[in-house]
This record gives sequence, C-alpha cells and structure tokens, in this order.
Amino acid sequence: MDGEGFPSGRPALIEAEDLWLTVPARPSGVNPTGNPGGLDILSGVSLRVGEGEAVGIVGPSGSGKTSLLMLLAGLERPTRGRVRIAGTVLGDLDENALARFRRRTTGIVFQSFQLIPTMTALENVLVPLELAGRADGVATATAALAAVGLDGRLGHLPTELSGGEQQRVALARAFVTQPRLLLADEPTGNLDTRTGESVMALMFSLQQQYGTTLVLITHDPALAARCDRRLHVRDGRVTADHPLRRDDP
Ligand SMILES: Nc1ncnc2c1ncn2[C@@H]1O[C@H](COP(=O)(O)OP(=O)(O)OP(=O)(O)O)[C@@H](O)[C@H]1O
Repeated sequence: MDGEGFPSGRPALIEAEDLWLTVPARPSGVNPTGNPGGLDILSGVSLRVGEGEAVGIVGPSGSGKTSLLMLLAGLERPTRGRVRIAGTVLGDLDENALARFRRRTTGIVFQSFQLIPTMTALENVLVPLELAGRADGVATATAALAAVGLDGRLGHLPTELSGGEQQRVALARAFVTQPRLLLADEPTGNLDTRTGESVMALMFSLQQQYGTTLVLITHDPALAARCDRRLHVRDGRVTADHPLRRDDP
C-alpha cells in the first residue's frame, strides 16, 4: 500500500507526499533497487499524521526509517516529493528559515542522546530556549528538568549522568519549547530494559500532557504497540499502516 493510512479524524500535522531519497550508485555498479541513476533509499513514501497522534515506525535494519525521519525533520531534503509540517512546505524554506522553523516546531530525540558534552544538564536544556530568545530560560529549563526527575542534577555534565538520566535530559530539552512535533529515533536503543521503560513512560506522559504529535522509530514491538498507529517500512516503502490504541474501533 502507499502509506496514506487510516484517517485519524484529526487535522494533519504531517503531510508527506511521494517522498524519494536517492543517493549516487555505489562504484561497483551493483544496485539492488534497479535504479540506474542511483540507490533509492526511499521510494515514494506518502503519509499523513494527525495533530496529537503517536505513530510508531517499525521495519528491518536499513529499510529507511531514519532516512524518513531526517526528511520529516528537514535535516535532509528529499530527491523528489514534498514534506508539509503544520501547513509549511519544508522545501520552500532556505536553510536559515528551515532551522528557525525546526526550532519552533520540532523536538528530536536520538538513540545516542546527543547532549553537548561540555555543557551541564541545565545548560543543555537552556540551548533551545536561548535560541528562541526566551527571557525566562533558566526558570523554564529548571522546571523541565524537574518534570523529568532531574532537579538534583542541574549542574552535572553528561559524563556525570547515567544513560537513562542523559536521555531524560534529552527529553527535557526536546519538550522544553513545547514543540508540536516530537521525532524520536530508537530513544531506548542504548538503555537497559527497565531504564528504557521508565524513559518511555515519561516520553508518552509528556506527549499526552502537551498533545504533541509523535513519530517514534523503534525495534521494540511493545513500544510500537503503545502508539496510535504503527507504520511498517521495508525497502524504502511503507508496506503497512495499522491503527492501534486510541483509533481502534
Ligand atoms: N547518505 C547516504 N549515502 C548512502 N547510503 C545511505 C545514506 N544514508 C543512508 N543510506 C543507506 O540507506 C539505507 C537506509 O538507512 P536508514 O538509516 O534510513 O535505515 P534504518 O531503517 O533506520 O536502519 P536501522 O534500523 O539499522 O537504524 C541503508 O542501507 C543505508 O546504508
């Protein structure tokens, strides 16, 4: 199927149409996708995600999940096709406008936390607030860290925090500007099972509290099952789209 999916009954926050991502063919000339002009990482992916919806993206390693997320984040541009987030077509924006739009609209959480190593927990969470020109930065960042249970770790550097604590700082940083969209790429991939579960409980709780739209890449079926919908990606295509939790009939 083409990934248009089930109507969620909510206004769309993400509308992606016929996304292709093609990279130059490998020097060996061997190209499993059969495109002589290059290697198709994504092949005509279309999807709509409703405001406030949580979508789990599952699929084999190398199927294109992270690449799709990068296009939705505007961190990569598609070779063909269009991404519209909250009514804005990302391809219409130059790099500066795109960065501003992303700061206003999108939070991102990665498997490897991606905290700035020379900054304390508080300073890491302050970064998006300062970029947004917020005068209330310290109080807001402190409250965000308290909300993830880290009010006792404000002055700690990432190396002085456990993996679960680092990911909670990353969640605080992602949510502190209350973005409409949160993109998460295997956020529990580097955590043990129990820590991963508590980080995920926190992420879903913040997502529901703020009504954030969530796109979550995961290899964990239990995590995908906590989403409203589950998209299967295989060989650069969306091959199935299942409604789950709240949209179940
Ligand atoms: N810039 C690039 N140049 C060439 N190939 C790339 C590039 N980026 C990604 N790929 C290839 O595209 C395919 C999809 O990669 P992607 O990281 O999106 O997969 P994934 O589904 O997220 O995998 P995983 O579950 O292992 O993280 C892979 O085969 C990868 O090697």
